[in-house]
Amino acid sequence: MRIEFTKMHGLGNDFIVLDARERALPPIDSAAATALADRHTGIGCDQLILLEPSTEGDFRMRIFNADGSEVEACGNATRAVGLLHGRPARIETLGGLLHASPSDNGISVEMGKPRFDWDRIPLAYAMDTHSMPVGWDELTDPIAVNVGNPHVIFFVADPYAVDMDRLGPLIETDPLFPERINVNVAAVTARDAMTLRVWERGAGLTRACGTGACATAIGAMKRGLVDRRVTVTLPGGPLVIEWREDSEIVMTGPATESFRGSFDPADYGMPAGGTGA
Ligand SMILES: N[C@H](CCC[C@H](N)C(=O)O)C(=O)O
Repeated sequence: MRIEFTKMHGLGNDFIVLDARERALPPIDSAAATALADRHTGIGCDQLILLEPSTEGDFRMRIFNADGSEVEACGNATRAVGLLHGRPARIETLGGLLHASPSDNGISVEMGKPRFDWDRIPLAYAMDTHSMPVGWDELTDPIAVNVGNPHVIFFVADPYAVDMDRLGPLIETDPLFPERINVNVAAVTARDAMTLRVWERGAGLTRACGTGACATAIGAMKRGLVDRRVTVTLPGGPLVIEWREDSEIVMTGPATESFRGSFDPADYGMPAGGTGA
């Protein structure tokens, strides 16, 4: 039995979407996710997205990073599955129930409310997450925000001058972050504009990170650097982030279906039959 997939991306953050809402799939585990994500042997993606039936919402979205880790949130993928659904959707995730809906500028997603307490990021010990007394070389004085998944944000003059290939993994795996961390380096260019690069937990440097854009925008708003609606421009393009008065984060941006295909699960170490994991 071959398994069908849809290749999608959000500003170049690319995904393989497997749809088990109507028909069970063989168990998807971290090994299968890693094999499918491998750009050398597989179809290649940053995250594997698995859609399943849900009792809480219209469907459940599970997110596996390229290293196989299953995580709580993925902003770009949430817009992608919102596009696939074609109408407003209530999406159950490990990070909470999200609402995605088509809008004039792509797909808008209510990403939930940010969390700032050290044990909600989480950090390994108590610390002021608003201005953290820690640093890695030129990256100092970060702010930490959880938007369903954990992010640390550094404000710098030029994000493209930062050696993310060296500092990204160093910070991602620092013992200060017991669940690891997504690493954001951003520059504020106006009261309503920022540029951002993200080293993603479990995926590395990506062309865009929706939750990174949300966390970075909120961090800048908390520090009074930008207004409550800001355009965050990543290497793959812009996202508009608004922090509503009710504390809900709203992210709006494009989502794209690239192509559809199928693969033989045996090629990826997956059993042929069985039900979803
Ligand atoms: N690497 C992230 C998950 C994917 C986030 C990113 N692709 C997005 O669009 O939000 C994590 O481990 O929390």
